[in-house]
Amino acid sequence: MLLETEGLTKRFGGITAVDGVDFALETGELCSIIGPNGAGKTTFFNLLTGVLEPSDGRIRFDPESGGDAGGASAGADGTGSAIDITAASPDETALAGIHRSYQITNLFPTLSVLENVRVAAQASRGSDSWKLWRNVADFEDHYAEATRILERIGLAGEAETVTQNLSHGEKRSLEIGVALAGNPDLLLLDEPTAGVSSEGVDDVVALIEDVAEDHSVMLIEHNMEVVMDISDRIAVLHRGELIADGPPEDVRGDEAVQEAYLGGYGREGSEAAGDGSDDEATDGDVADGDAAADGGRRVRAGGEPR
Ligand SMILES: Nc1ncnc2c1ncn2[C@@H]1O[C@H](COP(=O)(O)OP(=O)(O)OP(=O)(O)O)[C@@H](O)[C@H]1O
Repeated sequence: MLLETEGLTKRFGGITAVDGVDFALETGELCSIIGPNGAGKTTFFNLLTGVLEPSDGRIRFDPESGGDAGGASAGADGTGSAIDITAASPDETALAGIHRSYQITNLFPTLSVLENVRVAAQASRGSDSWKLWRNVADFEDHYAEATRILERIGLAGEAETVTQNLSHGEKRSLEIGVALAGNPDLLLLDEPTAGVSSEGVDDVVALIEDVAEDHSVMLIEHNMEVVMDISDRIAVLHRGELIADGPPEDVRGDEAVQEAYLGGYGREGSEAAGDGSDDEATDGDVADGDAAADGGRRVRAGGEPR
């Protein structure tokens, strides 16, 4: 097992944002985390990456569990090479091999596209991290890696572009590139298609599928077409609790999930969400709360357009 949480809980005062979550991820899996606004998805990511410390429970990570998805391995079950990252800092979880792209853009806007990835590659290398005074020639390998990553994410032609001039979709791809620069074992992607145009979504989805070929991926995503299409597994959070966890077809048919979140999405004869309410979503986003179509702009389920 690559990652395992046991009774993972985070309380903020009277709110239990993540409530006793037992979750496991096999090496090589692409698992989407879905659920309504406020369900605890981002808090879950914050716990896994050391941004927040759990109120209760444990997190174990075993980058050595290796092998292919589903392969037998001792590891995060407390044996073998698993490490306890329950109280690890963001730096420590990154060094352990968990990297993340953020829901809110996390790039240096005035640096070039190449520099954004190069800095990330440099920052992730323990000993020479942030030794900016060293001769640039020392960092040729970082440039080489950054260039390889730009090719992979389809931005090689924009290497010298100032990042703030990229399209929104290109920025989301670059964020994935920045996360890749740390050579992660596990990549956490927080709403990578949020705010991206319909045409741009296809590029971001293709990139996620490509990256999932050689990385384990956890994805927070409100676009149900994307989620159902690319996930090996889907875990559903509702009020902090894990209410379902399984293959897309099982989760789509789960009554509790339909009620808590999907609102009719994927039911026979129903492609759109809304389930009789006034809410309407576009392009496979499920409606929840006050989500609404907005002149063709992609909207998040249960949230404001981004
Ligand atoms: N730092 C914090 N302090 C207090 N409450 C918080 C904090 N972070 C999150 N919460 C609360 O925890 C709950 C879960 O929030 P979280 O952002 O994890 O949900 P989410 O599923 O990611 O929602 P969304 O889909 O809107 O991003 C919410 O009630 C939220 O208000």
